[in-house]
Amino acid sequence: MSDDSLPAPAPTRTAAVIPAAGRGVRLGPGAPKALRTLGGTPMLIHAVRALAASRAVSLVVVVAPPDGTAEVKSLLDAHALPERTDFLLVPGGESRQESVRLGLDALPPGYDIVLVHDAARPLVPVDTVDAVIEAVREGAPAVVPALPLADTVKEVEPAATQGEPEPVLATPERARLRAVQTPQGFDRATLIRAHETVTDDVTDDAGMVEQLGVTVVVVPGHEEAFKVTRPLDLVLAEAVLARRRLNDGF
Ligand SMILES: Nc1ccn([C@@H]2O[C@H](COP(=O)(O)OP(=O)(O)OP(=O)(O)O)[C@@H](O)[C@H]2O)c(=O)n1
Ligand SMILES: C[C@](O)(CO)[C@H](O)COP(=O)(O)O
Repeated sequence: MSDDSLPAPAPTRTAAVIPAAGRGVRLGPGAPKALRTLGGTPMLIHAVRALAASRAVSLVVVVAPPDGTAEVKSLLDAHALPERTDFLLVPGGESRQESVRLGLDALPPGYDIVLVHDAARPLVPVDTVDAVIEAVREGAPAVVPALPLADTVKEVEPAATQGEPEPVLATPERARLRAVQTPQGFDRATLIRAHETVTDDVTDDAGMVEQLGVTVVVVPGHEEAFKVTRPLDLVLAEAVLARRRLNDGF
């Protein structure tokens, strides 16, 4: 039988799960972090637009704060989003890991590649999203975008009381360290197996896949894919957004 007579392989379809159900304790009091605004628009909407900007992403599953699903639905309805992308909304859980699992449970069949992206990384460029998808398409079961570290890192013996001096145990070789970002990309079956297998609470999906003994690979991340975690991150995010708007002329 010639190759021409074989049925064409089914096209790979990519879905993105966006966990957005965290409170944002480190950011300080206020609305759930994903609903706080950046340049007047909720962080979650920025994150959804960033993922949907990839032409490869055909479904976005938003995992909302359990007491905020109605509000998130109104936000998704009220903001312009690409028409070629489908959206699903599910209530989240107590931990990031549980929220991701609830998002995975809602995934319909037919999506072989799954991205997991923090709503708290609203400014990730589409090129980073596409680079992660491309690496999974090329055969890596788990892909993380990451950056080299700017600072020297020390391993310490954590102090029993906050503020006490901490003895340094080691100085890891910085050239071998990377700071991990999202979206992380997975072969769907591998990610589901990780969530079914790993029982300890891990905030990093790639770390769960590592526990299966599956190789995770790193592709270059982007400085603007940083996570809004503490108040200063919000100041930086506003500045990055303002610069983008200036460059785009609106
Ligand atoms: N129960 C949870 C906890 C976190 N997340 C999501 O996981 C992402 C990364 O988490 P992080 O930045 O640590 O957010 P929070 O847990 O909200 O932050 P904090 O630890 O400061 O409360 C965020 O988009 C957050 O909304 C989630 O969906 N469900
Ligand atoms: C998944 C993650 O964004 C990778 O950097 C991170 O692990 C999220 O949670 P954390 O609580 O800030 O570690």
